[in-house]
Amino acid sequence: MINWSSLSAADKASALARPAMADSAALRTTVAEILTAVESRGDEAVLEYTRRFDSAGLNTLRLPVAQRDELATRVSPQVKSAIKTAFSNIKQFHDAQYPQDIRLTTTPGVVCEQRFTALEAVGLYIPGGSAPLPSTVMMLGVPAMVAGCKRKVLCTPPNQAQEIAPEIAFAAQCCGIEEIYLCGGAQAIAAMAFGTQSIIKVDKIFGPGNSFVTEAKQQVSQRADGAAIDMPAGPSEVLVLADGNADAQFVASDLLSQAEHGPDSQAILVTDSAALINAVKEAVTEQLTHLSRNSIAARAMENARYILADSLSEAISVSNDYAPEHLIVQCDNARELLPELKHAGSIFLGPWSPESAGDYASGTNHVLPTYGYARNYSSLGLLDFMRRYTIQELSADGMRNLGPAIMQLADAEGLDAHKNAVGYRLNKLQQND
Ligand SMILES: NC(=O)c1ccc[n+]([C@@H]2O[C@H](COP(=O)([O-])OP(=O)(O)OC[C@H]3O[C@@H](n4cnc5c(N)ncnc54)[C@H](O)[C@@H]3O)[C@@H](O)[C@H]2O)c1
Ligand SMILES: N[C@H](CO)Cc1c[nH]c[nH+]1
Ligand SMILES: [Zn+2]
Repeated sequence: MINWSSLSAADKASALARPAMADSAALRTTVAEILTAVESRGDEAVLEYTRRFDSAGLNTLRLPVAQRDELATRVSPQVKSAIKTAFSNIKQFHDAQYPQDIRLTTTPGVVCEQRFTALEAVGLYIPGGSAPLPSTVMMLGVPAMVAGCKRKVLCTPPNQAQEIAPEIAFAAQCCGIEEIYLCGGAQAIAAMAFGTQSIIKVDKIFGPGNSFVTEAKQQVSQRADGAAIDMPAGPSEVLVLADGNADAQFVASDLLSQAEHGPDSQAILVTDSAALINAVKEAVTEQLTHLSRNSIAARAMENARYILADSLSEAISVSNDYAPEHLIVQCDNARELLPELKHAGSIFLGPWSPESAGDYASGTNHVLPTYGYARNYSSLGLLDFMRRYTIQELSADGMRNLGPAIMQLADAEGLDAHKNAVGYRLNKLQQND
């Protein structure tokens, strides 16, 4: 248990530090080598890396639509029904985000417009190393579908049978994703960013992944001939903000549900109740024994923090400093605290809102900024799959009304050609008047 008010500023910073990233210099080099290989040798390099890391016997990258559909038939009716429930909620929430165009007359005769258009080709990365994630297919596929993106390219690592999980195939079918490639890691990101013989380059790449995927996304986004990316994201994290009335079993299960993602996941409890911390620790120990991925979760819980604050407002400021990907608020008056909760990717209010709800089926998107980026990045939404652009149209009256101000400004900046572009028009209007 960490007694927050007794810590120095330096100790507070180290208590909230994220788990160390993999050796970043080595990681950068490994990923750069993979990107270069894919750029120069295309499919051949993608296949080579995929055979090495994921599926030894693979000899073709494309998963035909007929095979997607055959795999989808293997999903049980119960799981299909759950995927459909989640799909419907995620679609409703993203449909509601559809933006309104704007058309405004700023000065008589001067019309300004803002319009939205779907990105044409999007790359959807679905992690597959440690667990196949059909939920992530929906979190990326549904907004791409609602936005109206023409090409939806899905890349995911194949298993040893040179296939993907049937649940991923079914979720892809629900989202109308027909271009599926059997590759993962940095090689899949490179293929989508630069293009290969069989994978045509995309405009923007979305999705979570391990450190190789994340580093590859960063590198391709920094190149003019690469692709845009959704957001920088790292290992998953959760912070539970609780008061003394929180249910210790609920809190423990929320911490563990994030911990089971990977040994580098981070789980933090901040509360003003020492009794709750003790009860949660006991519940974590007990619940861990029943988890199928208990060794992964146990390793992540070695980095867990149990922070005791002097008051709820101190607890809130700890959460704001940390800027968690997920913030679960298990306090009596959870909703009333909202105005004070400044930085979080997604907020879960009250005892009946576990992170699992947002991870799978409530409708919100589970692709969220980690590593403190919740301070300056948003959770994934429909607008990330669109581009906004503006239009303007001046009538002759608009030119008469606004022209003199434009000429003054061009004069002030010493840009004669700009001034002339207005001056010639005003002269012509004067001749015609
Ligand atoms: N932030 C979010 O929204 C969110 C959502 C879901 C999952 N996640 C995270 O995504 C991650 C998924 O990771 P994963 O590993 O299970 O799957 P993954 O698909 O991201 O990575 C698997 C790939 O890693 C590559 N790889 C493995 N070892 C390598 C090596 N030594 N050198 C080069 N490449 C190598 C391989 O190409 C393999 O295909 C987890 O950390 C999870 O927490 C985050
Ligand atoms: N918690 C993950 C995002 O950090 C999303 C996820 C997928 N499946 C289960 N959970
Ligand atoms: Zn999760």
